[in-house]
Amino acid sequence: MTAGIKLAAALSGGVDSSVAAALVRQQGYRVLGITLWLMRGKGSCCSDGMKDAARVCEQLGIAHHIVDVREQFEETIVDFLVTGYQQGVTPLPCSRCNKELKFGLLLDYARHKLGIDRLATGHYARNGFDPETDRHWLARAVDRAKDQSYFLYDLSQEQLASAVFPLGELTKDQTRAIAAELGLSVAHKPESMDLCLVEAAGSMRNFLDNHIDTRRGEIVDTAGKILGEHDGAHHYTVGQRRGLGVAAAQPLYVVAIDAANNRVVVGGREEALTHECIARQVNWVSIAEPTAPIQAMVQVRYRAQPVEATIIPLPENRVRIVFTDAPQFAICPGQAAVWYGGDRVLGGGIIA
Ligand SMILES: Nc1ncnc2c1ncn2[C@@H]1O[C@H](COP(=O)(O)OP(=O)(O)OP(=O)(O)O)[C@@H](O)[C@H]1O
Repeated sequence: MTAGIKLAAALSGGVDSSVAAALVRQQGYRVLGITLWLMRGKGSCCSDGMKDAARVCEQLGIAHHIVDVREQFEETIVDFLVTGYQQGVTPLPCSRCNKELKFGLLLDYARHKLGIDRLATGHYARNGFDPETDRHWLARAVDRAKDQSYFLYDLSQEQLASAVFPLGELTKDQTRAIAAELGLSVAHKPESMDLCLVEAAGSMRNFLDNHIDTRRGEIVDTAGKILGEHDGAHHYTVGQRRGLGVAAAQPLYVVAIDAANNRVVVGGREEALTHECIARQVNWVSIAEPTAPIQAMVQVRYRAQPVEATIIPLPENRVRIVFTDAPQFAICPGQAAVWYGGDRVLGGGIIA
């Protein structure tokens, strides 16, 4: 089935994508490696990453291409992240990077420059085609601790049709064992712990401070009473408890960022609870947009526990999500809500 089919492997220089490339090669695809040059710096995806990726390609005996997308990364990811924080939301850059850069620019490059339209990545997720629904589906990886389906919810049907996820059935331990067995130079490379651009800057705070002028402002309660002063609203995220510097009888959490007034709004835990929210820019994945409400398990952050909800389709590509089991704590505008039926990603959107 796969013999002779040309495929590009997206290589970051990390162990996951290296093993993914090795596996598709074993499966009989004609593989070449592509690395996106995203930014300067020491992050695993940049200069070191490019060298490591080149070395792995040499070991696997496949060609390696580097595509310089630094400008597009700046426009599509860095500006998006900075603008989001300036507007008081917490954006989700990884999902955008998957859609616009990896399954966008990289896949376009493979298609138009190299005549290849399959793309393998080291994401932990599974996909396939269901003739009954006539749709490409996306599902959680077998290794729940590594599952990255949340970050892939925004892929179009066409992008999913091109995607190959060789690690979907493996655990991370099995991936490492394969890397060691094959003697890949990156077998013992440590895991990246954070967003690539945050690693490059040292911390999210440093990254944001490099791009956003710090303006002091007020910390207020939900009734508008001034409780203290903050050192830049972009340093705060909804749900945050530590580092508020406000003395109070009960624990206080950030419940909203009021960017227009440069205020951080804090409240008790119950004030950070939400019974429902709206998601916009919705992408339906494993099922077509339903005409009536559906029940699903929703995840409102990457590491959040999925919870029961009713998803009510609305006009203009939006849905209302009603949490049917219990209200949710610290729903963060800008993050994705992704709803599942069993292991399958039914759809997702950006929390408004
Ligand atoms: N700079 C890049 N160029 C090409 N592909 C990339 C790049 N960065 C990431 N990818 C692809 O996206 C996948 C997921 O990226 P992520 O940053 O989550 O990496 P990861 O899970 O740490 O994997 P790895 O161990 O391969 O770095 C990678 O496995 C790889 O296929």
